[in-house]
Amino acid sequence: MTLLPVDAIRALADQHQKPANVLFQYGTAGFRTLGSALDPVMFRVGVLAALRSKKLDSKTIGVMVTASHNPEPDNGVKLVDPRGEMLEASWETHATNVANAPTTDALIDALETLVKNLKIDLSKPAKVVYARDTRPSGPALVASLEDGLKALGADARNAGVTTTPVLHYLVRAINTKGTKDSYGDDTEEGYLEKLSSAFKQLVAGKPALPPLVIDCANGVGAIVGQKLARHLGNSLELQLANTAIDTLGALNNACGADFVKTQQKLPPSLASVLTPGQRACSLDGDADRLIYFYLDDHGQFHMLDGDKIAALVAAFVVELTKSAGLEGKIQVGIVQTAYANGGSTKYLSERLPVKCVPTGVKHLHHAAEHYDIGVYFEANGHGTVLFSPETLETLSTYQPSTPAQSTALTHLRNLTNVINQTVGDGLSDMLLVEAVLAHKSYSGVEWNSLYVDLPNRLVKVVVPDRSIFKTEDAERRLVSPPGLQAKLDELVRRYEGGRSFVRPSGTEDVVRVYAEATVRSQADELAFRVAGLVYDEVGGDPAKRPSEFL
Ligand SMILES: CC(=O)N[C@H]1[C@@H](OP(=O)(O)O)O[C@H](CO)[C@@H](O)[C@@H]1O
Ligand SMILES: [Mg+2]
Repeated sequence: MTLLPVDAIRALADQHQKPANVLFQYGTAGFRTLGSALDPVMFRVGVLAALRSKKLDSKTIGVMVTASHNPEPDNGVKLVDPRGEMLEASWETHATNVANAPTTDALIDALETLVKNLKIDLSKPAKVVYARDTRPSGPALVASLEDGLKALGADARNAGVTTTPVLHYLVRAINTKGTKDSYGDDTEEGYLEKLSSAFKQLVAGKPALPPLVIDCANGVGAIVGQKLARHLGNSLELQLANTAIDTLGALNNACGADFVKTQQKLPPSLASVLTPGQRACSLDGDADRLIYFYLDDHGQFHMLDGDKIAALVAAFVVELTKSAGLEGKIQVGIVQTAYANGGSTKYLSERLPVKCVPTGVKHLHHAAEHYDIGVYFEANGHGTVLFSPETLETLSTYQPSTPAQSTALTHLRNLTNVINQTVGDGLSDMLLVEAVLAHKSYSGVEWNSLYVDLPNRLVKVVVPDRSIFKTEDAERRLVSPPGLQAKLDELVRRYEGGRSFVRPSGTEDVVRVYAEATVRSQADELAFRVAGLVYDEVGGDPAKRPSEFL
């Protein structure tokens, strides 16, 4: 029986000791905190990734080092499962336990317990692929990760600096290499080639779209976006903006998808770049989110968020399945969270099955797998489209009976390749949107008019202990603290088109309040009233009460 290489682990773990008094948690986005605090976590994640690979018969596991849209000094790390999906939930707990072992001895104990409980066969080789975004703390953190991989003798591949979706793609491509389910060539080039050639076929014969401005958030999207631009040639002209990856402090600063979505305004850096009517979009710091926008003739800003992307894409997919003669054989469904704009939920549920799930991509992804074609997007622009294995089989074997059916079928097949089905992917989603716009001859204006967004407001509330907030009904109602939901209901009732919910954030030490209403001023007022109610109910310090809370 092969044993854990305890001496190797001990020697290396001693170089990455965990400070007392810090607690790490593997949350919705993996481990995420200040980059300077992550060294011991990275080492332990390296060890865990190797163990997970051994547990899964030497399938390749992915590790991504990024803190996405968060400020530049933050960093984070998450594990990617063999099909390119998020880490299985039960391992989130194992990861948290291992990360918090206080000493090297405790760490070794925790690892031995894990190996024993999960019956991990240590004689199996471990295979891991890893990558990082452009954060300055990345190289040192990757070195700590490599020590963890080395401690277990893992066969490790460094995919360098690339986007989160590329890393997810690589994991799936490596694990399906040479099989009938091959996901593509297992390189970044393979990814770019797969996406761009599907896109070119989708838009062949359509009038060329005007150039698209991409706000790269001064992050890794700038690097991969530039390579994608070369692959696209003149099928789509990309005008990359916010590409200052080497400028300290620039990442996600007053730009990027999260800025645009939360501030509901244009990144100031684009004011001189964008012409009225021109389409533009923002990626986030690791390029897995996408938000579109444009300025109208009056210079007024209009945002097309994840909900608008879902509406555009779902309608197109439904249209193609009908044209292909597959209506009734393939069911298209939508997955949203409570943050989806009420306008979008109304519009979509009048046309398609819509399911609401708790926040976090893994919930959306799993729910979307239950449809033949599942379209899922968080309002913040993170999402994708999933085709079930049966649907992929139908698309590859179906015999169309007319030329029109045949054309629609070819488009559907190309969609399965332009879409990164492992995870939300800003660049892949951008190509998807552009393909639909080309087919429909839509500008941002027509797309935006599919439905009207209800004015809404998101507010953060700092509370002494956010763990007392418990929810039900896909986070739309509070069950704890007791009595608070009834007070909330009472407030909401006074606002026309009012809707509001309160939930603890899974990534920040705050409680989030969302509110919408028919009129902007009412949405704001409702949000700040609910925020004030929450603050006071749980004993927030009156001296520190934010002045905008009502
Ligand atoms: C309102 C909002 O945008 N919440 C985000 C945010 O989660 P919170 O649990 O709300 O902190 O980060 C998650 C990870 O990126 C993302 O999945 C989610 O949509
Ligand atoms: Mg991201």
